[in-house]
Amino acid sequence: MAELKRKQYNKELSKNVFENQLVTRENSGLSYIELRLLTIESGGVYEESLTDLEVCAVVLTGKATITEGQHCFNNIGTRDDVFEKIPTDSVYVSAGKTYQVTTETEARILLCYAPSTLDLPTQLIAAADNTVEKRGIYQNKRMVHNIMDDQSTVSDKLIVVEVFTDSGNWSSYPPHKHDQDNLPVESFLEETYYHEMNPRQGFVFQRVYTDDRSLDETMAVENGDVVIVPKGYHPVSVPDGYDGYYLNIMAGPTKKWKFHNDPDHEWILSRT
Ligand SMILES: O=C(O)C[C@@H](O)[C@H](O)C(=O)CO
Repeated sequence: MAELKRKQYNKELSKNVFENQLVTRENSGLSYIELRLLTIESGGVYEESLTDLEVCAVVLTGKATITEGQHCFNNIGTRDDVFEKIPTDSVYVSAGKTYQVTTETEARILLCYAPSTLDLPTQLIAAADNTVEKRGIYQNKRMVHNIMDDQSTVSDKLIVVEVFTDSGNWSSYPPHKHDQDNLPVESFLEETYYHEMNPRQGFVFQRVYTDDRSLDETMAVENGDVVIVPKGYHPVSVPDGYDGYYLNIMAGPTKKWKFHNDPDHEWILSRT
């Protein structure tokens, strides 16, 4: 199995356009998800012709202009740091189209991809369209920004959410999985985590494991790391003194998030 944890790097793709992460079907063994993290400095232009992938371009920080055909979303993006904990703007472009991203100041863009054959409208997913959820009690509290949840009609296969986990809390917890294509009981969705920490030097732990423990990896995850979850349970714990952020991409044969909690730990949910 390919390495589940990926460190960020800085590779210049073209003038003022830098790639910091790249997960492809070829380099990950995944079938339904790809991602690319870009830092685009002032004046940089990133252009991509999509073949069999749909994309959701999330303006993580800074401001960017995203253009596809007649559509131009000018100077979008809402925050200088993800830890401002406010939703941001994103743009959806379906497979087969060509789009450009340009910036006037530095911006970081996470490109979230899934294979698709549908021709769907290019759309802005404005920050104000994100639904914000507070989940959990005790040390299991987290806040979720749904950019595109499984009810979204914008995408074909893509689900994209941001999760903020405050210092000393756990998220994606109690551990759950979604690796069986067996609806309505459970859905099969691959998942990726793009992580950041505040302050930057922090780390969180993420475990990815299956019932039979044929997969059981516990990773110390640092700022900018990506964790790939091809299957299994995937809880995250955030140490005291640091806040955690991650962006999840999920995709599979059916756009439905129907998860199954680890029965050993499900009791966590019945506390009052
Ligand atoms: O802790 C949460 O509620 C977020 C997770 O559910 C995360 O989005 C995930 O693991 C999805 O499968």
